[in-house]
Amino acid sequence: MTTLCTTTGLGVRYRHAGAAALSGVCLAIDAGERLAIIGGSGSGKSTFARALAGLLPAGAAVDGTVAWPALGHPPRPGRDLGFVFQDPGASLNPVLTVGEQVAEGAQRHLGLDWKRAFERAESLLARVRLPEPARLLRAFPHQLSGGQRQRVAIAAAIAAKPSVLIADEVTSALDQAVQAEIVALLDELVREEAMTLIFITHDMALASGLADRIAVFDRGELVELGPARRIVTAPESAAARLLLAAHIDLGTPSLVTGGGA
Ligand SMILES: Nc1ncnc2c1ncn2[C@@H]1O[C@H](COP(=O)(O)OP(=O)(O)OP(=O)(O)O)[C@@H](O)[C@H]1O
Repeated sequence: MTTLCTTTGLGVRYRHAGAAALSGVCLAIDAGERLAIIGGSGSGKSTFARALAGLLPAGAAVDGTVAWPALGHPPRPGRDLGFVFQDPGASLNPVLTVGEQVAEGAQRHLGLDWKRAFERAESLLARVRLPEPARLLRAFPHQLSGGQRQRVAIAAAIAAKPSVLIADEVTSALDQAVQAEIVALLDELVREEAMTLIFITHDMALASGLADRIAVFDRGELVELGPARRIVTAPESAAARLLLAAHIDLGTPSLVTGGGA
């Protein structure tokens, strides 16, 4: 198994913040794996993802190291690494058409001319299972539902064929049926495009259905790491037990359905 990314003693402190948002995180991510980053609100999940991607805000102080041995250089956002956020309304530009936003990554990073980039955008919209992709190229984000906008954001994130996809709470703003569709889409895309998936969530059910391994964060620290099935059936940390109990309280369906482990 090739190591894609390694963090050693990774810590982050935001400017003007009291406590560190992240401290001492040592984690190796394998190329091609699906890793869920799970934890309660404020546990440092997004900070970890942003630190991996080199997308921390200016003024954040970083300790430790992030290395990408398989790439040999820091990942170029949009090219080596695609990022999808919780709120597609925020990640999509309201005044650009869907086609322009999806084509942009292909044009910029793959060196396609605009005609070819739009052809690629159309095929990507079909790829993320949006109906009538040719018509959709000319639509604006506000003309789409939340689930459709998230599909567009995923298409834009993978437009330049990145080898890593970071999905940060991508289903949190969607209702449960749409959540399941988006998870199924990510599952299919990472399998077929052989991408590494880093899936951030506070939902143990979503994590266990999709991931090979789960990393549990609590108050800025990595408190547990292991195969998804083991974490769900025999959690060792109090944080994992709490997240599991939250799931059981909600009475939602079976936790271990997919995942590789
Ligand atoms: N730009 C920022 N400036 C200052 N503090 C921040 C900033 N972003 C995050 N924090 C703080 O860092 C800590 C970790 O936040 P982070 O967003 O990484 O957690 P999270 O686990 O992703 O939470 P959530 O699930 O609520 O999104 C929190 O205490 C948060 O308030």
